[in-house]
Amino acid sequence: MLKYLSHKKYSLALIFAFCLVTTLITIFGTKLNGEIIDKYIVVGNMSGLYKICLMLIGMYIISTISTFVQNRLMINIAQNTSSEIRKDLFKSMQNLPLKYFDTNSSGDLMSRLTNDVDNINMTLSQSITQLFSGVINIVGMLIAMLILSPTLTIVGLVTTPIMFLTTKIIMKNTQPYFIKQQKQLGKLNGYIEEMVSGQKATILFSKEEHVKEEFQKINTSLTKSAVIAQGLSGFMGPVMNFISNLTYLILAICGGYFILSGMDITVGVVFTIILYMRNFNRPINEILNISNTIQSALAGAERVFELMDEEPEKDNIDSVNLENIQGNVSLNNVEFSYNKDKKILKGIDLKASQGQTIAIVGPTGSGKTTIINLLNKFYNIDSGEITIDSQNINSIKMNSLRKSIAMVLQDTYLFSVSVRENIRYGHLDATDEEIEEAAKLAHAHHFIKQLPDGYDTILSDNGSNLSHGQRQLLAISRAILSKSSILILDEATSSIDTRTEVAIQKAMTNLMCGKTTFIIAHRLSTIKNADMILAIKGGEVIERGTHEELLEEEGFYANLYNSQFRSGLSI
Ligand SMILES: Nc1ncnc2c1ncn2[C@@H]1O[C@H](COP(=O)(O)OP(=O)(O)OP(=O)(O)O)[C@@H](O)[C@H]1O
Repeated sequence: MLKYLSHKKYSLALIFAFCLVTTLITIFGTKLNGEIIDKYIVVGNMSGLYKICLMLIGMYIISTISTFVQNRLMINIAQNTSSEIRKDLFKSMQNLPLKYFDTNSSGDLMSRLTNDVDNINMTLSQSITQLFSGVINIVGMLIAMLILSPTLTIVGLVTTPIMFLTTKIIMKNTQPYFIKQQKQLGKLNGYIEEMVSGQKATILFSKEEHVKEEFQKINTSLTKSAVIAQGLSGFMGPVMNFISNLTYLILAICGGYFILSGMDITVGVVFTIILYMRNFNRPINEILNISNTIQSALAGAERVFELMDEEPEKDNIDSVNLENIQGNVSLNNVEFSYNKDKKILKGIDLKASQGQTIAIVGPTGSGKTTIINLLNKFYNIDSGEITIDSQNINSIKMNSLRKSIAMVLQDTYLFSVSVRENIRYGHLDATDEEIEEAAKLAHAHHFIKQLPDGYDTILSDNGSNLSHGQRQLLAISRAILSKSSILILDEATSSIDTRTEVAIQKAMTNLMCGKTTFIIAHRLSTIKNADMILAIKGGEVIERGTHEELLEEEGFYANLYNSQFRSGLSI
């Protein structure tokens, strides 16, 4: 936080200077208030009284302007700082390895970016000026009181340690609840995010009541910790007020006693000391009060910086950019596990030469998608080696590696921008002509033209205003545009009507032309022509060969093929 604030050191110095002006005016103004009694009201000097009142009005106007400027500067600092934190946080999020998203809910991440940063912002804008002016006021008032009457000052300070002690006790008890409150808020956001994206499933399985109950559980838990945290901290204000009022009473009683017992103290001095004491206690109360806000912000800041400190996905120092990739891919004895306790891939060997088509088949959960994830270096392998054009992928820059691989997944992600911009995701520098050319090759041009605004039609969230097949054709257009030399097709032709499937098949043929292609398909008809088929089971290659070779083997693949043939599935 200090690093962020250090960028604003000149503005902070200016705020400090304005705080000083306001405080000096308060000290001097308070002194004048006391003098009004002793030198003007008691003596009956009315013309002097008018003059001094005018002077006070002038001072109060300057003080108001100075406070306004302080606040204005502080708002700028707070807004800019939180904007910088948001920027850095978003940047860190973009560089996080995929593994992080596997284990953290997206709602919680969003909560860190919004609620937690907002909390920091609010605290900065409210607390820093208060802290500055508070400290200056406390020191200033103390000096002014000591000069005016050391005896009364000591009397007034008797209650100060009680204030600190009470605050310490309250703070110690509230802090855990503030941390819990921020955590629960993140959890609630995570749940909302998950339920909004899974709304269809909720309705389909009539789980609305269950979802409401679950939500209410987290909501109640959040409310509980918030009520305790804020309830305890709300206790602080009245307690502090009580102690302050007690102080004024003690001062009035002792002051009166000192005057009556003939000490060199006037009514004006007692009055001024009480005013000074108010201005001394007020900032102490404020600082102690904002310590709650600061606590809540610190709890948020901890979550923000925890995310920022996450190890980003980094290129190795010696990694290079791959130019003109041919697309020769090989996996040598690759072992991999997502979690240490469960090996997912066991000694996978695979060789794909430029332009070849490799099909991967296997039962669900056998590790097909995992192999694809490793080619993209979404995860690091435990042992073995993956090479592209004989270069270990660990020594290829991530950007360069991923640019050379295009993917058409069953679940295509589309952004809520125009169709054109969605296709452009494949190659950001592509011209409009190149985009249309790619869409034509992908057999998507025809349906795009029929959309209300053609290529400029804005898609709703994740392309929900398009059919599944249309979304896939857009994904193929993207992949064609990317001009990558390696292609990954993940079950790309399932759950689509026959006409769309024919269009998609044609688009795929165009897409695959000259590229090294990896296909994961459950429908074996799509891979009959593959140069090599790998059958995977339990993370191991159990069979490999062409369609004909594997049928002859009469093993796992032949069984799978024949069972699909018998059930009439897409053969
Ligand atoms: N992010 C992850 N974290 C931990 N385990 C995972 C993760 N992704 C997949 N797994 C596990 O790895 C194994 C292989 O999963 P994978 O997705 O590669 O299977 P698949 O062969 O592609 O299955 P399907 O045909 O159903 O898509 C499964 O047991 C799965 O539970």
